[in-house]
Amino acid sequence: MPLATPAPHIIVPNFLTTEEHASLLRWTLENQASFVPARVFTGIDEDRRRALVLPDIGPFKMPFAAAAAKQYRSWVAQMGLPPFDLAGVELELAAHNDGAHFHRHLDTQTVMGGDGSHRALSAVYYFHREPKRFTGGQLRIYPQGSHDDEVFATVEPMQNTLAVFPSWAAHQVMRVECPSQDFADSRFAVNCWLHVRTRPTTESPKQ
Ligand SMILES: O=C(O)CCC(=O)C(=O)O
Ligand SMILES: [Fe+2]
Repeated sequence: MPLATPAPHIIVPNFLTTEEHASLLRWTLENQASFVPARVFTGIDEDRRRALVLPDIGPFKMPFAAAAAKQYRSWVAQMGLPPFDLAGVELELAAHNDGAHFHRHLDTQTVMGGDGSHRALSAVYYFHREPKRFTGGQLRIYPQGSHDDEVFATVEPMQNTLAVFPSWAAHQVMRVECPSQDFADSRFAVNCWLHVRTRPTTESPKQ
């Protein structure tokens, strides 16, 4: 039997301009007080996921949603995945500080849209303050349908890069070490989930 290979994924370097990146970092640090503990489908469970999140990314919503809408067809093609029509973009800002991690999961499992759409692509934008004061926090992407932990691709959370993969791919965030425990030294990420429509937007006329 051929060895399983990790699910398709791509890395987009220099995703934001220097100015956009700097203003996102500044805005993130100014909004520290609004971050809340991350939840999984069962609620807060630090064995599965430990991170702080900010569900409303304020002034950055539009730039991220617009860039994703503009570029996603090319990402899909590069990964060799079937094309789809974008129904919307879900966004979240996450901060991983000392001890933070996210257990192996699928993004389709975490939330199914109640609006007739569901997550098709996951795109994670990494950023942090310089000098970098955390280690770890790699993203591991596993092969489709595999349950072992032996075969995976490793994505380093590199400054100003975007990692893109299908939301059905099993993945995991390795534990972060951040000795200062200072929020500003966290591994920051904007999670973008691109939704595909699963039912028509208009209801069929009632009989
Ligand atoms: O931060 C990452 O690398 C991935 C985060 C993730 O998997 C998620 O929030 O669903
Ligand atoms: Fe995820």
